[in-house]
Amino acid sequence: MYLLKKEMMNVDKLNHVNIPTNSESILRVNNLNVYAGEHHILKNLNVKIPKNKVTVLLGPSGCGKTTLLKCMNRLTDIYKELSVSGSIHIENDNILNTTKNIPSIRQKMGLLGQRPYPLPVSIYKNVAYGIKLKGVRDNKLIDYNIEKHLKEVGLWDEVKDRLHSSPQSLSIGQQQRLCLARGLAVKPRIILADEPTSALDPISSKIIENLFRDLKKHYTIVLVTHVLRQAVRIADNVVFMSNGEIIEQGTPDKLFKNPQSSQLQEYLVDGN
Ligand SMILES: Nc1ncnc2c1ncn2[C@@H]1O[C@H](COP(=O)(O)OP(=O)(O)OP(=O)(O)O)[C@@H](O)[C@H]1O
Repeated sequence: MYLLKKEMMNVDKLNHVNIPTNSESILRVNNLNVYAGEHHILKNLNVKIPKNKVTVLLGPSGCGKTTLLKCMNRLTDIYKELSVSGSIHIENDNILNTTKNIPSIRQKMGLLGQRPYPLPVSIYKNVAYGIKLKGVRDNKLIDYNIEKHLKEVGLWDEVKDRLHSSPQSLSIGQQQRLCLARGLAVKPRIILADEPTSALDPISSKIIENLFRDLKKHYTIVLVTHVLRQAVRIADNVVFMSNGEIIEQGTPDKLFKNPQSSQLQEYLVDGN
């Protein structure tokens, strides 16, 4: 028995979606290699991210989860010491192809970090920023979309009477949902979330998890987490990495109930 009994019951109870082998993938990573000098950080990764599902990247600290996420929206560009090769296709575009327009690639991916970074302007202007990035100028349309995206993240009722206040007046969990609303306003196809609940209390974390369950109807979610229980609760697809390699990938049922590799077996017992 690799997972705690309670967590195993969750895997059964949640009746995770079984991803058919021909399930449509929105993002395809092929032969991805990342080096920092001599250090081979990502070793020939091949991954398919299924559309409208939550894919969880799991693995011990330093195994390369964040680097993989950074490759997906070309944030690796800002680290001159990193060299990246291979391909990452979103639909038919290879996002590693340097002739592509980087801002438009990034707009397809909403990024949610470990801590919320609201802009130093009002709650209203934070979401308006995302909407204006899409070229919307009409004030009524901006108002409409602000309400829509704040409702999408379950924040509207909590902030509708203080839209022009600073986001600093919000709790960290609320700020994280505000940042998510700002990201959704850019109309991404994929949400890349790097341990988005690590700075949140358990209740705020559950709110984000529940949101992801709803949002996957319209978006594809790639989530890095260290919390095994969180992976059990929300993953439809799990990619387990160790030392820069993908060791196993598949449904939570397959990986958590019947891990094949010694690395995953150990990880499920130790949780790190
Ligand atoms: N810009 C960089 N320059 C040099 N080494 C880097 C760089 N970025 C990442 N690394 C190294 O690559 C490895 C993978 O790092 P990464 O942050 O992707 O791991 P991770 O699995 O996300 O870890 P954690 O779970 O602790 O956040 C680490 O050894 C890290 O030190």
